[in-house]
Amino acid sequence: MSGAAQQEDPAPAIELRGISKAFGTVQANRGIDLTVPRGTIHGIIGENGAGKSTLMSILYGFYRPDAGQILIGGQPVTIPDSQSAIRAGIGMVFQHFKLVRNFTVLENVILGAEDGARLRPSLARARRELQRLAAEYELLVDPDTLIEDLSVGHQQRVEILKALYRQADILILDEPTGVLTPAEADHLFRILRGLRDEGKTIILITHKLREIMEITDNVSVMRRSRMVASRATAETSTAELAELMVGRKVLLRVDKAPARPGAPVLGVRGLRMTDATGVERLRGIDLEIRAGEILGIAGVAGNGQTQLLEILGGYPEPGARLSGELVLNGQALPLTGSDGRARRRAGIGHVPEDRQAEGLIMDFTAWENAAFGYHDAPEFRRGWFLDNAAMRADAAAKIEHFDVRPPDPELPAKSFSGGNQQKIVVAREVERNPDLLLIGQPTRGVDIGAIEFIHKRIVALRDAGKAVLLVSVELDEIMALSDRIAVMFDGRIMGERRPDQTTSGDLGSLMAGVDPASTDPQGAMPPAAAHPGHAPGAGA
Ligand SMILES: Nc1ncnc2c1ncn2[C@@H]1O[C@H](COP(=O)(O)OP(=O)(O)OP(=O)(O)O)[C@@H](O)[C@H]1O
Repeated sequence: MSGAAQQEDPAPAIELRGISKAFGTVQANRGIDLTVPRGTIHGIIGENGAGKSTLMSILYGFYRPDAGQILIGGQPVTIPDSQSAIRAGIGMVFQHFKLVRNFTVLENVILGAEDGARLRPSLARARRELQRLAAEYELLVDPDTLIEDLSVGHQQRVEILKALYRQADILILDEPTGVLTPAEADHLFRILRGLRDEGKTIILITHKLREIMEITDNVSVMRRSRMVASRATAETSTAELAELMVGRKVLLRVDKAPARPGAPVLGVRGLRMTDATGVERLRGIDLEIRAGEILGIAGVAGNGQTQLLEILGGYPEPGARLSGELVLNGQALPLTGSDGRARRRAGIGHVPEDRQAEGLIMDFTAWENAAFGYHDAPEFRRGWFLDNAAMRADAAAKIEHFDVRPPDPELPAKSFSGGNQQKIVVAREVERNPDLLLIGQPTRGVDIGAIEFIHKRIVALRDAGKAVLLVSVELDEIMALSDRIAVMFDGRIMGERRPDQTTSGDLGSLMAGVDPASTDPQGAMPPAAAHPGHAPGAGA
């Protein structure tokens, strides 16, 4: 902890007093007090829907609190909008970046920070300032690259640079490592420590207790809209934090017996896919998954996993060209011309990686979403008509089983917190006991209590003799759940490992396109131009 800055200026960087906020009947924040000393990294943790994002959105001027007071550096302030937050020295890095994809890095950094009339003359100065900041904070990015050509790790650097360019003294990061490789996350933490050590104040929202223990000075715990505890990180443990968050002891590992694989459920042979722009995304995938086993696909986001899941789920990208063969339970499965509903009828459940874009219709209610894709199931029909009452009852049962909060099937999907949206999608697909479950990033943004529950459900499905294809960028999750691990790199399977016969370092090498077991590691490297937007391992 950097106590020096604190002693010189005793006023905390941030002080929240009695902050409350309701959305309709949902009380998201209730009388929240929070003190964040200057020059510290402060973790905020809590279950899905506990109210963390709401609290930070209040601090960043997205929402007005119904009650309470905000003090910045000891001075009471009102923050009616994000421009005011920026003026108060607050910067925020969102989970979903707010960058303009077809603008360059430099354009994004100066956007909104400069008066349009003065833009031209100041461009050279802005570039120099950006380059100075990038060098000083090890956030190297080319100012003239388009955002859409950057890896997610580099896009995040641009978000941080944007905040620093606006002279933020307080930086809020909402689940910043969800999209990063382990090496990128380490790099981010080095940068955050550097910022802290020069007196900046950082608030980190995360579900990963390992990160809290590694990088924060203090941590505050939210539960059901209240702040229930604050601790100096050095004086607590992951077990205590988990219990404070969830209100009970949480198993922090997956308990499972060895797999007993049966007959092949899915066969993938020579699968190739070229997208509408002519880039080959899958370059000949061969896979087999048997009944009663979990095949984990590890890899840095953007190496073809998304395309593989989409094709298997029956939703290939528009304009994609496909070739190869799919076999499900001994029957040929058409590559195209079969949509998600047909796949579901054939016994394939699908939790897409991007729940908001593909898993849910955000304006529809939870009960409509909980039946999405299964409207033709016999239990949801009464003759020719849809049986809404049956769908509502089914959704209510799933919501209760998965502890979705608030437990109200009539709310639109968009009113649930990210983790609770994810639970709705997972409940819909897993509870149908599909022969093959395709599951992408199952616990992204999900709290530890719910991770424990979702992991148990995936293992139970396997133990019931079903096949699971798990795609995750979380190596811990892949290692804990998979019976076999295939690593994807640049549209190919780089190698396959058993979890008890590999290490995160070995998998990390494969994820970067290097096979430590091969005598010709360079032979596996792709042509550099193939994936300009997804430089694997970028940022390390
Ligand atoms: N715009 C909104 N309209 C209606 N309800 C909302 C809105 N934003 C949040 N809520 C509700 O407020 C509560 C707190 O949500 P919030 O997003 O702050 O939780 P969170 O702790 O950040 O959760 P997660 O870890 O899942 O992101 C939830 O019950 C959520 O459903």
